[in-house]
Amino acid sequence: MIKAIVTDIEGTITRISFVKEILFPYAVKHLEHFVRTHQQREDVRAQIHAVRNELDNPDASIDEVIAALLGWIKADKKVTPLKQLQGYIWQSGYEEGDFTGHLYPDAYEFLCAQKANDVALYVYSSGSVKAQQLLFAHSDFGDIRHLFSDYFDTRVGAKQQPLSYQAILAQLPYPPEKILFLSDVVAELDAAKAAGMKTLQLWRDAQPQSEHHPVIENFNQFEASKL
Ligand SMILES: CSCCC(=O)C(=O)COP(=O)(O)O
Ligand SMILES: [Mg+2]
Repeated sequence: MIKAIVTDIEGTITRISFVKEILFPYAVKHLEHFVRTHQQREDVRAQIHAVRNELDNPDASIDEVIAALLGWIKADKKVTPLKQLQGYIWQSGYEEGDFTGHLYPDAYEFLCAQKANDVALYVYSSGSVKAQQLLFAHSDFGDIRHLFSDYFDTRVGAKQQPLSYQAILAQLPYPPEKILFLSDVVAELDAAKAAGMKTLQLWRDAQPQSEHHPVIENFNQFEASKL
C-alpha cells in the first residue's frame, strides 16, 4: 500500500499552459525591473552570484545576467537561480490578483482524498519551493498548503537524475517502494523508478507517452491496485 505521494506540478496537477502562457510571460515582463531594483537585496544578490557561476563568469555585468535569465526562460531551462528568482517575481502577481494558481479539479479532489486516507503528500517541481507554495497558497481552490508535508525543488538536483530522488528519499520516513512519484515527463519517471519509487504518468497534453510506467489521463482513472 502506498504511504506517500511525491508529485510534480506542471503537466501533472497544473495545466502546462498556465506555466508557459501566464507565469513565464509575467516573469519575462517583470524580470529586468525586479533584478535592477532588488539587486542589493541579500537573497537576490545570492541568486545573481549563482547566475554568474552558471555563466562561469564572475565579472558578468548586470545586463549580461539579465540577458542570460531571459534566455533561460525562453528556452525553459530549469536553472536553479532562475527558478528561485521567478518565485520572488511571481509573488506580486499572486498577491495583486493578476492570476491564481491553476489546479486541475480532478487533481485537487485526488490530493484531498489521498490526504484524508492518511497518504502523506510531497511536492517535487523545478519551480522553486517558494513558487510552489505561492501557487498552492493562491490556488483556484484557495490556500491548499495544509495538504502537503514538504516541498522539494532543484536544490536537491535535476528531476531527470536518480540521485535527486535518492536525496528526497533520504528525507522521507518511508521505504522507496511505498512512495509513488507522479509526473508527465517520462525521463523524470525513469529517474524516480531507478531510485526504487513507484511511478505513474499523467498523460494530459499529448506529451510523449511512457511504455514502461503506468499511465492515466486524469486522476479519475487512478487505481492504487494497478500500480
Ligand atoms: C511551481 S510553479 C512553476 C513551475 C515551473 O517553474 C516549472 O519549471 C515547472 O516544472 P515542473 O517540474 O513542475 O514540471
Ligand atoms: Mg511536469
